[in-house]
Amino acid sequence: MASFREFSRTESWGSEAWKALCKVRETTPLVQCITNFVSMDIMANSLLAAGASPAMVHAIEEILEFTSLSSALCINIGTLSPDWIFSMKAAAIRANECQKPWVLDPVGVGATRFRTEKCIELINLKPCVIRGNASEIMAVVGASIAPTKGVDSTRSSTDALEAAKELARAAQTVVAVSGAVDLVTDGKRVLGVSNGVALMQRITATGCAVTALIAAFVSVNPNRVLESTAIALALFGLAGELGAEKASGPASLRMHLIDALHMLDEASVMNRVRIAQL
Ligand SMILES: Nc1ncnc2c1ncn2[C@@H]1O[C@H](COP(=O)(O)OP(=O)(O)OP(=O)(O)O)[C@@H](O)[C@H]1O
Ligand SMILES: Cc1ncsc1CCO
Ligand SMILES: [Mg+2]
Repeated sequence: MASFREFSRTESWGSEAWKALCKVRETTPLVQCITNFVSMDIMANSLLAAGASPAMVHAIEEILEFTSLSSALCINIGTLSPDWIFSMKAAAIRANECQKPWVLDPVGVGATRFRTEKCIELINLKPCVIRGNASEIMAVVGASIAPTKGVDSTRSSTDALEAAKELARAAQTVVAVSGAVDLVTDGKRVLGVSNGVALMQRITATGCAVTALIAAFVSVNPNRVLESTAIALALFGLAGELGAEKASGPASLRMHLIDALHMLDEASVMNRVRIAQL
């Protein structure tokens, strides 16, 4: 893998990230989330803290109207059940018809046949971004030699880079693998994001929350899907770093991370966003 030489040259990424955050704050994109029961609270609060507007809407009767109104859609299969699949697919199709970006979080894919099958069916509906942990991304492409045990990763993001590229090319989408260094690829280019703290893995659904932020950031810059995905990961990671300065464990980190996301200012974004083209 290429070196992380550009991590020190943060200026242009910092300024693009700050502009993107200002755009989210100014335009408050409405992000429809069809997500798991565990993540609903942290996802909605993370979207609000970043300046977006969350709505957890999943009844099939509401999809046609609501997805048309939304700026972006986030679909997460964490607590999958057969009746929700209809809503997920209908919303994905509606988002495509309305040219709204939709992103997929393949939580726990590979753990059971049902989950894997439904996840592949959703990928066939063309999400513009798929964000998962390393085990999940490897399971999607069937490349896993250490199958997904549950919702947490057993692999590092760098283990999953080749799988991520393969998936990005096959599904013609952007794939993000979260981890110590988040990797974002469209199958050709690879961006690395080195913001974040390891303790974020000890708070449930931080990955789910950042996937929803990706939806918000892509919606305000739809022609820069790869870059917007990296920026959302960097800002969430930076909020984790700032929050960790005040936290004493996972529960207080959750609170301080959300506060830090709300308080992000130009100086910290300009100086501390760490994105590099690898
Ligand atoms: N070792 C690490 N160091 C720094 N940041 C990390 C590390 N591991 C994960 N993160 C960050 O934590 C967040 C969640 O990533 P993670 O890979 O844990 O997602 P996930 O497994 O899908 O989580 P969940 O399913 O609980 O939502 C991301 O913003 C990621 O960048
Ligand atoms: C713990 C858990 N179980 C299903 S979804 C979820 C949230 C983290 O992915
Ligand atoms: Mg996850």
